[in-house]
Amino acid sequence: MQIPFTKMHGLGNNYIYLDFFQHTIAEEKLSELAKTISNVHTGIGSDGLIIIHPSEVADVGMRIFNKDGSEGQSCGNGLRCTAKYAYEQGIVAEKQFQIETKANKVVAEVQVINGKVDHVTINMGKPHLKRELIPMQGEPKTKVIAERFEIQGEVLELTALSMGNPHAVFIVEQVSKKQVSQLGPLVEKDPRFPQGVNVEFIEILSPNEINFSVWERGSGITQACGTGACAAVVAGILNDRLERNESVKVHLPGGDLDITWDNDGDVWMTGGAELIATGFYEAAHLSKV
Ligand SMILES: N[C@@H](CCC[C@H](N)C(=O)O)C(=O)O
Repeated sequence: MQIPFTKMHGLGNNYIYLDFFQHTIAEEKLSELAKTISNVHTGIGSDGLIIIHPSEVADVGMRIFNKDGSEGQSCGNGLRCTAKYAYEQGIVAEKQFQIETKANKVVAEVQVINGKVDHVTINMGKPHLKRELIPMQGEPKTKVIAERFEIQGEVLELTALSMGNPHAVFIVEQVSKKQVSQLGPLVEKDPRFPQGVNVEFIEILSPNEINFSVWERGSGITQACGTGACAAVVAGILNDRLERNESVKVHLPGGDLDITWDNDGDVWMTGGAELIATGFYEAAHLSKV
């Protein structure tokens, strides 16, 4: 069987997208498919798999599977690409529409240039700050802001929150690749986070600008993480280092995002979405995992 796919990226955070409006795959195959298709040597190569599907509660639905086959609850870069796909394929007719994820329902608005979606703005909803909602071990109703976090002899300051998916944000003097690759996998699997965690290191450049690097739960180092950028800005504001209700420029390895945490509590994300390729994946590979 051949599976039609589209590969897209948001700031280098690249996924294989399957359009379930056209062609569906059995539920029990999805995790395995995510692993096989993401493999850079024997698959197409990607940070994971995203399913665009009909929704009963929104105009379109999106599910995200990481490279290791685990399912995440949301994906900021995936949402912008899903919005681009849904608009350009005529799944939606309006420029503003709703997308359902496992975490919540968000509102997307596409900016179109010459018939193609260039930028997408998404109201990502409200962050969850209580420990029980991240989830993270400890007193369930408390928040995790600038908390001492010791790992492998290193003492860091942790701010943790959920953007529908869990994030551990560390504000550091200088973001270093070594720190991300060494501490990222340890924090991701730390038992204090019972469902694992996405790990972000950020450097504050000004009240409206940060540098950002990420180790993603289930996928490792990626060029960008949209929910991570939202979490990073919320964390910076909670630590009184960034401005609330103003746009913060986030420099990610793959490019820039503009993030605002407004006074109503909603987090807004604006950034690009790009088509890479379309084609057919040979499903015979599935049995060779
Ligand atoms: N790259 C994404 C997040 C994908 C899911 C994440 N790894 C998780 O398991 O929560 C983004 O752009 O937000």
